Amino acid sequence: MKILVADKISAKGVAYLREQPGFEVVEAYGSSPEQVLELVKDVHAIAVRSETKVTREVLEAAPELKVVGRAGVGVDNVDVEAATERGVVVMNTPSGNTIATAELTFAHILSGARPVPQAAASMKAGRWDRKVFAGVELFRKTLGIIGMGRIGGEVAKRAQAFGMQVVAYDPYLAPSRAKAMQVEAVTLDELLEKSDFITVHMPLTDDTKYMIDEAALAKCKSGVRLYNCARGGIIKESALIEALKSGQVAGAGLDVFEEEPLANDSELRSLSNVNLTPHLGASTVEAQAAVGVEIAEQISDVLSKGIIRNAVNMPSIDSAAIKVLGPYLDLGSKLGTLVQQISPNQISSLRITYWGKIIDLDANAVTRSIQRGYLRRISGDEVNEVNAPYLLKRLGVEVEVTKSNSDVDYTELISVAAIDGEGKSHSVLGTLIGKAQQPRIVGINGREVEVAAEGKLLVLENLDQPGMVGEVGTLLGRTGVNIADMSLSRLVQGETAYMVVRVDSEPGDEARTELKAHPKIKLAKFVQL
Ligand SMILES: NC(=O)C1=CN([C@@H]2O[C@H](COP(=O)(O)OP(=O)(O)OC[C@H]3O[C@@H](n4cnc5c(N)ncnc54)[C@H](O)[C@@H]3O)[C@@H](O)[C@H]2O)C=CC1
Ligand SMILES: O=C(O)CCC(=O)C(=O)O
Repeated sequence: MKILVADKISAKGVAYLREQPGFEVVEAYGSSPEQVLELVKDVHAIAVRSETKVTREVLEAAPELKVVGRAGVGVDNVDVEAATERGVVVMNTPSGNTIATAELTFAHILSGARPVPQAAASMKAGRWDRKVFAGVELFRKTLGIIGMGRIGGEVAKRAQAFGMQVVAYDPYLAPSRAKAMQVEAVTLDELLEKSDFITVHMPLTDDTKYMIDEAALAKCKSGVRLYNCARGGIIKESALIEALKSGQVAGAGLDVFEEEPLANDSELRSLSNVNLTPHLGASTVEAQAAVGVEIAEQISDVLSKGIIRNAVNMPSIDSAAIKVLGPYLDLGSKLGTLVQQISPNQISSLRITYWGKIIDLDANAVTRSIQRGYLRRISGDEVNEVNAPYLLKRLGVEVEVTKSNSDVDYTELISVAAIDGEGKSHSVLGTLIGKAQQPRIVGINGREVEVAAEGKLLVLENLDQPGMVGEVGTLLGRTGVNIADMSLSRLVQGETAYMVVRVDSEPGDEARTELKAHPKIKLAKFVQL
């Protein structure tokens, strides 16, 4: 078995791989994309940090490849979708560099409060400037943490030790975890308005990209200090540069950038009130030893024993079982994604009920698939069937599973209900239809509907009055959205009805605003399966 160590991981990790019988290890750091294409042609595993990009092209050039091991958290340098398509396991080491990154964040927070880097540079330049380098204290200031996962949680503890008030915005943070961490859970706007210092700790996803833009910065206190040791692009660099120049942001600390390496001529390099580090969050002796050894062990376990840990793209079931379970896993994942999109962000439990043949199969794998589907839009590429139960538990979400023998109208039926903090249930029902076992949604919030579980859906709850279908159709048509399929349902004539509309394209801002403002429409949710 040939393993390419494409980025520098710890010597202990490389040594571990070399010691395994039958393993041949090639170390090649700093290779160009063309060299990588050549190097991977006969390898079974690739170990990377963040420098080497494992693109679709690289994966296609590696017919023997079984596993890509990322010594770190973010797998944004790996084309996970392409790897999944090719059956390549992508795994990471989720917690080995948590402390290192939390500590670097704190180094940035302190350097933003007290201009140590600037004062040190001035001393080295032969000066003795005592007046220009005054700072501010952290004591009794408010730190806003956006993203209260592993790293956010460790940053909170350190801030509390400095006597800071900590407020947190994380739409998926359960009130119980906020309480245990002694942080005040607030909305994003409240956090922006209250905080003297703000730090972000979540993956870059469609939801988090440019979360801190011009509008968000305008809501902050004048003189706020901002930090990003998570992923470039969460804070919009062009907006930050303008705010640093105007003084709206007094100081910033960045470890990650929209483009890495940061361009030589980036304006960020010339601003005196921003401290930059070249993606050093995980660069401590301890973190690198931990993630290097962890990834080496994980790669070895996959190649020698078929044991998969911390995979971000593979269910931990064998290929024979996958064949039978495939349609159920697909249905489960879609129901999970759907229920998450029609429920409030904070829920206390997921109630899953199975009826029919699935009871005799491995419902556990389907449960994991539902959990993964639920987390898909929350945890991005890092969630899979293996880590989904753990991630949900960390969010404080209980999962209850019931297998029922009672009679139902379908051969197979799966119900997934998200229960919110007030005990209100938001539920979806799904089944498999025909020989091809196509996934189908047959119920939403207690209403019978009938729509293929795929693509883009508009879920509407409207007053049951004449002309509603026409109004919605006209509105969508006027804004260029074509309807592919539609299902209508109501319980009592004249009260409220459900409309599930499958559309060919995502409704734009105009259509969404009009639907939300429509006096006869109580709920309008666009969901993507
Ligand atoms: N600078 C560096 O060298 C390093 C950077 N990182 C990056 O730091 C980030 C955080 O890592 P961990 O704490 O380990 O991840 P985590 O998965 O433990 O925490 C992420 C948190 O973000 C929250 N979140 C998701 N969407 C959100 C949204 N729209 N708004 C607010 N919160 C949201 C999740 O609920 C979760 O609590 C990752 O992007 C990771 O890649 C991690 C290690 C080193
Ligand atoms: O390997 C590194 O130095 C980067 C670490 C990182 O960004 C991560 O683990 O997400």
